[in-house]
Amino acid sequence: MMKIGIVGGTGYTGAELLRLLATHPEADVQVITSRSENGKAVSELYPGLRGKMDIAFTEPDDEVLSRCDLVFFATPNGIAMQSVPALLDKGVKVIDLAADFRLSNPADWKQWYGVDHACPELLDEAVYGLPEMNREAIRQARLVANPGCYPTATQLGLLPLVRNDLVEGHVIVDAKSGVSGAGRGAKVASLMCEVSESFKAYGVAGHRHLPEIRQGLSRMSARFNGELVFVPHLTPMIRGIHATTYATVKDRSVDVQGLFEETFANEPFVDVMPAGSLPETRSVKACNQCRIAVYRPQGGDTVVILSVIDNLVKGAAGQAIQNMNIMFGLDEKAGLDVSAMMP
Ligand SMILES: NC(=O)C1=CN([C@@H]2O[C@H](COP(=O)(O)OP(=O)(O)OC[C@H]3O[C@@H](n4cnc5c(N)ncnc54)[C@H](OP(=O)(O)O)[C@@H]3O)[C@@H](O)[C@H]2O)C=CC1
Ligand SMILES: CC(=O)N[C@@H](CCC(=O)OP(=O)(O)O)C(=O)O
Repeated sequence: MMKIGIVGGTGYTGAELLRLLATHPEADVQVITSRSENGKAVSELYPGLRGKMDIAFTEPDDEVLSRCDLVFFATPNGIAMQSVPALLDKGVKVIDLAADFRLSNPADWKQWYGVDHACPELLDEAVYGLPEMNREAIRQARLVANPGCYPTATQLGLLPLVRNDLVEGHVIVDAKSGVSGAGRGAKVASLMCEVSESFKAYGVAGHRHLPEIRQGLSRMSARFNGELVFVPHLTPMIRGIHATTYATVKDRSVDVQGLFEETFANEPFVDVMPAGSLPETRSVKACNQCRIAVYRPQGGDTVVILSVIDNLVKGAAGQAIQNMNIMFGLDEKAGLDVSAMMP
């Protein structure tokens, strides 16, 4: 069994890691940290895990964490980078669910996250944890930067077109997220009275996922140089992301449905739906799937891609476990072979 540590066990992504790891055949969660719930049994905070997770929250302590094989950071941005160099030195592998190691240019990190990076020397080594793009590098990695939720849905939707240099001009991403995307620590802005029966855009002038998506697209193809417009929206639902992406194709004769099906044919967690489908966020609720439908309305040169994920699963904890499985040579689906909840 692998010894697992989780820093940040009281947030939504930490809770989701616990839920999924509780039934993972190879993972033994030995350390779970929380400063606010230090000493409390996990099963007391999460009765759903009674009988399945028999440990208590402890204060974060790098010395204790260094006895693990793998540590997940499910903490706010800027926390993991304080501990990662010491953990790597002790031979511990790390998956960071936050953004600390996602952008390879430290100047981009400073611009979008507002502080200097604590260990810029590790940015080149960190592997961006989108398995559909980087599976072989993840296999060799000791440090994986788990992608953001919007970037996961967006990049998977664009991968077949960008990798094949089929996109011309700018790309528009119109994305909507459930409220859990803001984390459990979010205050007034995510209260039911503030979000229910309402719908709004945010981050229109520039959201921190913009440079992450742009970096990902340029890695799919060095020739991609189109302008990227990314507008996130907050929707009154708990989980889920729905990204609607518009791109212009250079060649109208391309069979986009066939191209998407072929690209993801062997991917366990990407489902290209039959032509004419309308993927719903509830079709991925609590599971690690990304479901995609692709259209070329009226046979024109605009391709419309609809991609849905659960922000807490394929957008965070599920993808992190998928990366863990790859890093440790396990069955990629271990602990993740669950279907969506209905309704
Ligand atoms: N929510 C989502 O859909 C997604 C989130 N992410 C990223 O995952 C990370 C976690 O998100 P989420 O679970 O929503 O966040 P939450 O705000 O819900 O939880 C944060 C967790 O981190 C702990 N924490 C906070 N500050 C520190 C600190 N200084 N040292 C150690 N632990 C700390 C908190 O516990 P305590 O204060 O008790 O120690 C808590 O358990 C974030 O970086 C987020 O951006 C990524 C993709 C999607
Ligand atoms: C609805 C909502 O607020 N979503 C979050 C993004 C989710 C997330 O946590 O992404 P990172 O891991 O990159 O921080 C936001 O827009 O800030």
